[in-house]
Amino acid sequence: MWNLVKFTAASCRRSRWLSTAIPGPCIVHKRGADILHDPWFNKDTGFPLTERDRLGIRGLLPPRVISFEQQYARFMESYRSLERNTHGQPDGIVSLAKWRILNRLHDRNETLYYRVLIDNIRNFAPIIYTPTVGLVCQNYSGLFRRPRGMYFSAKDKGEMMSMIYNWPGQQVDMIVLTDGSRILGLGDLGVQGIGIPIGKLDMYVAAAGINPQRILPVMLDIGTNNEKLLNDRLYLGLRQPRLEGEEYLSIVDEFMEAVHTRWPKAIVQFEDFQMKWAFETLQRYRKRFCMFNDDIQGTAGVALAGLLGTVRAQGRPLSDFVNQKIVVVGAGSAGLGVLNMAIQAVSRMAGNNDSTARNQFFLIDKDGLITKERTNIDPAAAPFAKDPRELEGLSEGANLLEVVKKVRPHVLLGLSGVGGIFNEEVLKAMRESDSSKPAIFAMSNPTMNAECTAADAFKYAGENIVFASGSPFENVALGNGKFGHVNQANNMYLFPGIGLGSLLSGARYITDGMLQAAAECLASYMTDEEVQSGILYPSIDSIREITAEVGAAVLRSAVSENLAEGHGDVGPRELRLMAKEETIEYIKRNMWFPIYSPLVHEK
Ligand SMILES: NC(=O)C1=CN([C@@H]2O[C@H](COP(=O)(O)OP(=O)(O)OC[C@H]3O[C@@H](n4cnc5c(N)ncnc54)[C@H](O)[C@@H]3O)[C@@H](O)[C@H]2O)C=CC1
Ligand SMILES: CC(=O)C(=O)O
Ligand SMILES: [Mg+2]
Repeated sequence: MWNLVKFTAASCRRSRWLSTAIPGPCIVHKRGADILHDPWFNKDTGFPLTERDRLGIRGLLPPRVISFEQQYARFMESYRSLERNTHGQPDGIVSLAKWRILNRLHDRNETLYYRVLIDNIRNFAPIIYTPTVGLVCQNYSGLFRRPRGMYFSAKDKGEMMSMIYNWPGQQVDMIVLTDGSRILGLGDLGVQGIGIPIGKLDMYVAAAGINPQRILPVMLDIGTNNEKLLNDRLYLGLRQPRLEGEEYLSIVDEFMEAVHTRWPKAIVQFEDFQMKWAFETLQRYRKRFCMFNDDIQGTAGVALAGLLGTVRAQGRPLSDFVNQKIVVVGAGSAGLGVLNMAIQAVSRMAGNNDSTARNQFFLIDKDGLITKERTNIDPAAAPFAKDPRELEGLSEGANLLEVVKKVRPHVLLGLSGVGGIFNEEVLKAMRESDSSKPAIFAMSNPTMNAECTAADAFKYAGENIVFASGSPFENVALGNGKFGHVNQANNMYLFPGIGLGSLLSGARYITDGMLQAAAECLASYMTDEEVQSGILYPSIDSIREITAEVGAAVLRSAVSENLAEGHGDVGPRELRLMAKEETIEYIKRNMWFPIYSPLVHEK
């Protein structure tokens, strides 16, 4: 857990006010109730008397001053009491109630909100991130109280350059952008998908220490093809079908130009775009702006780290990765991203070309095994299609069970969005795997879309497996006091570090080399003992630690590729001269940490 022991008050204060200090007797330019209504400055009952006097809020609060620690304890007590009072109610109701109490705090007092989030990340990540964020998006129109982030719609064409200046923050470092077309495994949720950029950016603050004043969640509302939403009177987005083709791209182009005109160094993370636009926009912008696609690139790195971990878990050298047979279920943006990166890793290790490296991978989509005989094959999936002449006993469209039985894979990895598709028969077939420790990755989100539950995986595939899921599950009791470890294979282990490392290096754009460095850093983070007991990823409690390391790896890679232009007072030359440990220290020093800071200068 990260607490004050790791951040001195002085360093916290520095980072807290870096962008906001205004010279003069008061640090903040607002006065009176405006301060109480600004969640960034608000301290609720925590304002000391001098600040109440000098900021014109004396009398606007009850007289007693409550310390930050007391406020923290009071919030946690309310949270626990909510847990007690909702005990036994349906999961969805409990989760939404928890989300509401956190969201109310977020709306009111950001310092306290981010502090409870950071200190309790294990308990709160499942509320502000997957799985509950999915439910929040599904119910967004009903839950909507106050706007957060920015909304650019197809109706705003021609206006975006001026709209971007409506954002009140002076500086924006990190943007998460979605068009709502593929929200987790829940499909097209239109404007309601804004919950995802908000949740991802909360993870940026918690894990990477990005200053919350410098984040911007963005929804590009280009319509929706979700009939239910189109017919819903209370739907808050454009009630029109999605724009396509050049019309669509011209909206995204306009947004990207507007953002980078106002904040040339802002990093844009594309999130939860349907596959065709995910690939197209990545191709279109990756050499022009500092951007990446989290579902394609972040997920790939996390999956690759997990795949390398499974090799180590079998007690085999990493070089044995080239011999592992891997079945990927789901040929969308995430599945194809994983395949691309894993195949590049095999090529590098084996010193052969990509086409030889592809031999050990099998790709399945909704129509079964993808082979070269597939008509209307998606061009993005085509390079991974199997040659039927090289398949014994399997043909085009073979179903998942047939493939698992025939291939006896070392790893079964799901990114299909289809809950329960790794059913009892499929999991039992994994008992015949050629691996001494087969791995099952049910990576789809949210929980109900996971390809299988953790309990089913250990029950049917055997206790000897390595298991990972995209959304969290409890460890599984196996009897005799033993537990099956549940890993969370989620891109949250990488995207914060990719964003932070890119930001602090001042990288011109984000290269494959930087992403590979991030994945390698995560892959080598765990010890052999941990990996051999089935623990492939660090505990979420240490997500700031791992993010600092990943960020440093990304930064150093940007430096080595001559892409680092520096950040703030730290120029490219200083970055180049930093040793590895110094880079990690530099990253940590720049992480924002929530603590109340004085709003007036001492007289
Ligand atoms: N754990 C993590 O970090 C991440 C998880 N995901 C999850 O992965 C899932 C897929 O995401 P995308 O690839 O972007 O979606 P997508 O919509 O681009 O792709 C889905 C793929 O699954 C295939 N599919 C559908 N039904 C199937 C079936 N019955 N059997 C086999 N394949 C089937 C489709 O043909 C398609 O190829 C989502 O649930 C998402 O939440 C995505 C990114 C990161
Ligand atoms: C985790 C994530 O990015 C997804 O499920 O789409
Ligand atoms: Mg995503």
